[in-house]
Amino acid sequence: MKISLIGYRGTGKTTIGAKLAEDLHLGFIDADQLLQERAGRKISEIFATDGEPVFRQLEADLIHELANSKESFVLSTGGGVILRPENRAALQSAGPVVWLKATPRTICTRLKLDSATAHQRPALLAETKPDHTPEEQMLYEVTTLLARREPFYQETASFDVTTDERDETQIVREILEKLVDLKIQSHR
Ligand SMILES: Nc1ncnc2c1ncn2[C@@H]1O[C@H](COP(=O)(O)OP(=O)(O)O)[C@@H](O)[C@H]1O
Ligand SMILES: O=C(O)C1=C[C@@H](OP(=O)(O)O)[C@@H](O)[C@H](O)C1
Ligand SMILES: [Mg+2]
Repeated sequence: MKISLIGYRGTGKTTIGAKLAEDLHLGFIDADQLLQERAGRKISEIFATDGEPVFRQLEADLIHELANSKESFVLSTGGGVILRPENRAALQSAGPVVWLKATPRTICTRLKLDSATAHQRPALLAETKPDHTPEEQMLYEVTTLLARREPFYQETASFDVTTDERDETQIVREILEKLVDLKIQSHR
């Protein structure tokens, strides 16, 4: 069984996944980190050199492999994993799927503070607004993509957890409570 974390960039999938795994005494895999290790390149380099479709194929192959492995672990995914129907199905078949939510403002604040952002996280929208400041452009990208992706997160998730103005401990506690509820419901 895998417990997968999905959600937009900066909602805390990598951070919360590691803590959740620790609390549950389970292994932890961050799909993006494993993909980068195997490729020997940062995701931003893969995007820049080969383009997004090549990254999405590497991502889909890895999700397929991980979802079908026999091990139990917590799996943090990349924000765009829900774009492909085969990824959504693979994650659902592997176990509970937790959707971490945050508002566009929270996401932008976190990404601005995150040192990994500049090196690792490629810009995802080709469309740029010439009259926008970098901050406005980022908020525009996050708001636009979040609206587009929300139905897919919703469709894939077993439940969601809001992360705005909450620390790791509170978020992990709510995930654990909801996992228990899910188990109780499945036994009814
Ligand atoms: N609940 C939280 N409150 C404040 N900052 C957070 C929280 N969760 C994550 N962060 C910070 O936000 C940034 C992005 O987190 P990360 O776990 O990499 O998100 P994701 O994997 O979803 O992109 C990191 O700098 C992280 O420390
Ligand atoms: O939202 C996306 O499409 C992406 C999110 C990133 O992962 P995080 O959500 O961990 O930042 C990473 O997979 C890649 O840059 C694409
Ligand atoms: Mg991550």
